[in-house]
Amino acid sequence: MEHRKLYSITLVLLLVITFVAIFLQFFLLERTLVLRPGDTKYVSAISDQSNGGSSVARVIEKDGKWLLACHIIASEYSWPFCEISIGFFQAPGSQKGEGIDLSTFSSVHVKARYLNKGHESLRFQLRNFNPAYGRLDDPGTWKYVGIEYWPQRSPEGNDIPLKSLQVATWWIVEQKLPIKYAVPEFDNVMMLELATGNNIQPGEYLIEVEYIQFNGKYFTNSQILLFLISLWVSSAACFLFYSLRLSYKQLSETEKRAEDLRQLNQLLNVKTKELKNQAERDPLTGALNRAGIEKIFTKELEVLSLMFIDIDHFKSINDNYGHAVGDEILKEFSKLISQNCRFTDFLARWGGEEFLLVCPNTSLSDAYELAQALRRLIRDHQWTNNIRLTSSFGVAQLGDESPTAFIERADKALYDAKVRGRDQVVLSKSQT
Ligand SMILES: Nc1nc2c(ncn2[C@@H]2O[C@H](COP(=O)(O)OP(=O)(O)OP(=O)(O)O)[C@@H](O)[C@H]2O)c(=O)[nH]1
Repeated sequence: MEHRKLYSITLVLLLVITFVAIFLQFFLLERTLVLRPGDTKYVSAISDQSNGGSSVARVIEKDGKWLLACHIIASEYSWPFCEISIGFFQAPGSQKGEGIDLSTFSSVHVKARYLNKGHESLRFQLRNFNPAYGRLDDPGTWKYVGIEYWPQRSPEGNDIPLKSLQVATWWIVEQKLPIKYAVPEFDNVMMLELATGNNIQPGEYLIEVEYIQFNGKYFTNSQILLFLISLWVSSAACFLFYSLRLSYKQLSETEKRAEDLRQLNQLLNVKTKELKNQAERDPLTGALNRAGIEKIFTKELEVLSLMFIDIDHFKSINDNYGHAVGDEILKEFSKLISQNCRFTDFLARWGGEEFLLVCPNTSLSDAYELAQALRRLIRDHQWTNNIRLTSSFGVAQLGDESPTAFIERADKALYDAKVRGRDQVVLSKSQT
């Protein structure tokens, strides 16, 4: 898929997920936990007798409500109380110190009241167990997180925000806990307690509890935020990684294409050279052709000699041995001369069995010596089919003349060599 398209789709998807998550969190993912007679087990009545007091508490279910009958009796224990307790840790599967997680709830609605009194307070408290400082077998070490309130003021029940609950100071003092543990915790609530208030006076009390309802979300706002941040960050990381990989791939492809072009260019250069070479060379012998040799004369050379070389009676070789043998002789002839002159000399096939050897920086006498040497070499060479071969030379040195006139002069000398009986070197009179 195209990079930009993928980017756009990912962005749209992320935005959709973000909006959906926020919408669900604030409008739909509501969660409640209702504790009421009939549905809720492990309900019991507790009094200060467990702490050495004398008060008596008893709980019964009546008309779909809990009724806590409480007789507060003054005793040596300074803080007499009765309470209705709902245990979460007794539930099947919760035997290992596991209570319930109420941390995603934001408030609790408590519908409870005194039936026979009008001005007494109630204490709502949650008991959270944390193995970092508490002991499972000692409920006294389970954190007291609660609030005291006056139920009569709201006949329809009281909404208590969980953030208004506080850890009991006396409990922190008793446990001698580090400050970091002095904050409310609701992630492992072992018990819920609804108890008489701190200043309860001796007497008979009847407390009615209709229901206790926790309200909240399936997820906390922080969890949703963390989820969304993780989603965006991981998507950005994936996209970055993908982009880098793509760039690397494109770079490799570009480099490969550049390398291909370089090689193609090299090949073209070679081919161009080959073609240029072919244009300036005779295909049979490999010697320069006329176009190739003409370039030599464009260079500024002070001393330049040349010799016209012509195989004697070449026609008879063709006639006697055939054209193919004639070709072989021409190739061999060209090779023999090339191998026995200087590498700075230029050999050209002027036409037919006629060759031109251009010798830069060579005096007429040196050119003459060379011509004689080549003539003898040709005469003494072992040619194919034991053919006897001789050649004639016309040698000239460049004077104050045009290249055409210079070549014509050498040609004339060659003509003279032929006329004089062949197999010889004739010098052209110098042109000054
Ligand atoms: N095999 C072959 N023969 C060629 C080629 N080019 C020219 N010839 C032949 O070379 C011969 C040249 O003959 P002439 O010009 O009469 O000269 P010649 O026989 O060498 O006699 P002189 O030069 O007077 O000694 C002709 O028969 C051409 O056909 C070639 O490329 N291959």
